[in-house]
Amino acid sequence: MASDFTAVPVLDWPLATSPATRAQFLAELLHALVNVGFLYLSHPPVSPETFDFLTAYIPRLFALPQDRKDARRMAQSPHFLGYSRLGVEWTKGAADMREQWDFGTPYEAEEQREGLPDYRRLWGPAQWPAEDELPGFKETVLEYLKQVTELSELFIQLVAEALGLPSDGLARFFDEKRGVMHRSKIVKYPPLGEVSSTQGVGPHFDGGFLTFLFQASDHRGLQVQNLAGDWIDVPPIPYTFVINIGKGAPAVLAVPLCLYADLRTPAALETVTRGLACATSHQVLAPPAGSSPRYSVPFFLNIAQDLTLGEAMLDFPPEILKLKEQRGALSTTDSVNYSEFDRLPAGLVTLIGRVKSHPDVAQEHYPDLFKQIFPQGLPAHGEAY
Ligand SMILES: O=C(O)CCC(=O)C(=O)O
Ligand SMILES: [Fe+2]
Repeated sequence: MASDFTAVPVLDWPLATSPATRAQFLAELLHALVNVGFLYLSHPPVSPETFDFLTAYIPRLFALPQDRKDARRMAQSPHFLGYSRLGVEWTKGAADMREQWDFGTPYEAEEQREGLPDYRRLWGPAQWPAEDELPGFKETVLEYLKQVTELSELFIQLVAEALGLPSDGLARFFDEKRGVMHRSKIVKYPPLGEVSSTQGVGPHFDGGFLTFLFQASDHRGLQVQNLAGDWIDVPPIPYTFVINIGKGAPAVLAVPLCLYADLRTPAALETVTRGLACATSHQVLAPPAGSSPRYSVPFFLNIAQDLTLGEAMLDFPPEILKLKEQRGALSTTDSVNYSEFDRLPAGLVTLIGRVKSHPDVAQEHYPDLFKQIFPQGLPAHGEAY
């Protein structure tokens, strides 16, 4: 087995854009994809001003009066977009000690048409604070999302090349005609003392294809799990992204597969690379007592909602596949389980993950799916993931 990682590697974006150093960047990227599942990207093509503008808004966003925040609460959005109070999101049966706003790249909701699967309602417009509550905020976030989306388009070409594919080898996952919306959120982790547990967010894999995380304050707390199962710190480095590989959202056996037999099958980066690129379990610890809150802004790059496994699975040159053998099997972790992922449509897998994380939203907008997943009703504790 290749030696296990003890730190997350830092890749410098300018190396990718200069012909003289591109091969070096691709080699470093290949190592990070196969052996770590996480990397920092320094000097990314998102301007420091854009990061600074966004950072300055974040405490103001959470400082809005509670009734103004609740007026945009996620529970009223079939798209699972909007504001969530501390403790309403769950990971592995315990409440996460974070307050958050979920936003997304612009997307118009399609009208519910007879016979369309539920997951087609998953994507739609975000709920923004009113302009007079936080002037300029929406424009700043949309500009940020636009720049990260553009970066992601360039980055997936590099991922393809690093894995020995043509640079457009992953483009099929992002076919606009099949509906693609990326999701992002702004997160606040209050310190211990203000919250009762250290679980900022419990151990999990990300859904989607890739995550681009901006750590918007200088707090430690993010940790990733190496192959031996040790938790490795990922401290903030200013003006960098932490990029990690998505496995796909969690699936549950409670959903009868026959219901979805005529639908297509999903793909996320670990799945479609047959485990060559590894998704890595990670968690966030609450800041220590007496500290200020930690802030972060993950951006989840999603794939089109309906893709067949047949068109999604990728083939690689033998010299690349050899790296997977050298790495060895991925560790089994006690993170949320994704093993059913490749049997269901990507949109449905995402929807199930959302239902489990936000059962209150699901009860309101997806009552049938809610009943299948939570036959006993809203979980008091310990039932959601
Ligand atoms: O806040 C962070 O640093 C990471 C959050 C995260 O892993 C997630 O929301 O999926
Ligand atoms: Fe995550």
